[in-house]
Amino acid sequence: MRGGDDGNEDGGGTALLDARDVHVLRDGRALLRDVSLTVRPGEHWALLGANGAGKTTLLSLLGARVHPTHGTVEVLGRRLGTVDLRELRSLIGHVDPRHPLRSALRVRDVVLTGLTNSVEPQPRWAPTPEQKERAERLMGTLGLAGRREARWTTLSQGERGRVLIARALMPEPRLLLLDEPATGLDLPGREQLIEALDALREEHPGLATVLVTHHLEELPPGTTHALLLREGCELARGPVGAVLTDDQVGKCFDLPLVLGRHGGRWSVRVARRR
Ligand SMILES: Nc1ncnc2c1ncn2[C@@H]1O[C@H](COP(=O)(O)OP(=O)(O)OP(=O)(O)O)[C@@H](O)[C@H]1O
Repeated sequence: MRGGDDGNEDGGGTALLDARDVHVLRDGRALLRDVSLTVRPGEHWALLGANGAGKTTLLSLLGARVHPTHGTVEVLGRRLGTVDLRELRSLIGHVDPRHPLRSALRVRDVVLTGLTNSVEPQPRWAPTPEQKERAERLMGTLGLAGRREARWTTLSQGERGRVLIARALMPEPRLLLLDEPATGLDLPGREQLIEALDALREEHPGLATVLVTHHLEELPPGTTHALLLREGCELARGPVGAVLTDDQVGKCFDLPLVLGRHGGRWSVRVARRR
């Protein structure tokens, strides 16, 4: 599916992200080929594909971490290659599960480092009362109110993930990128994360998100659009109802699949061979 034919490109609202005909080549190999994606305020995209399909590579482009080899990427109206990537990055919430914090900071202080865009608190920097209040609100939305004084080193993986989402949201980004946020979570951890993401979407209706995952079960009910990647190419892109079909998701993972949807959540199983 190409730009303009998915019912998304000409919709209302200014695009927060606009990637067109993007290719990424590394060591002579195409990691992405001819991929396009437009994300508007209030849209919540799922980026799905098997291991090695190119999901993280695409998220790195959208997060202004790398340049495309061919094609164009506009983030918040600014084209990669013509502006300082660091400045652009500060406008995007990028939740990286490999956050390199090693010290025993308290949850509330980790959340506040989102404002200085640093791993550790900056010396001589102090938050304003409004910033502290925002941190409290976000911790509440993400189910961390009771853990605000807990130390980073003692947190469960699920708690860490939710702290990093609150941290990424501190500078009030219009765009939040999430790379496999449910990886390694147990069932309660995954469900808390999904609930928190949906609460976030309701509280911030203008926020757009792009979430990378292998698993349809991890998609929050508020997911509006999906892009399926296979071997660096896009298989389908558009509203979830049109994209998440047995046939298309089956091609994406190279398996005969049967999808289900209950209470807004997706399930998937391999179709029985006759
Ligand atoms: N810097 C690089 N140089 C060469 N190849 C790379 C580089 N980064 C990633 N790759 C390769 O590009 C392909 C796509 O990688 P990417 O991490 O984007 O996939 P993915 O869909 O996120 O995979 P996974 O689900 O396993 O995380 C993989 O085959 C990977 O080995």
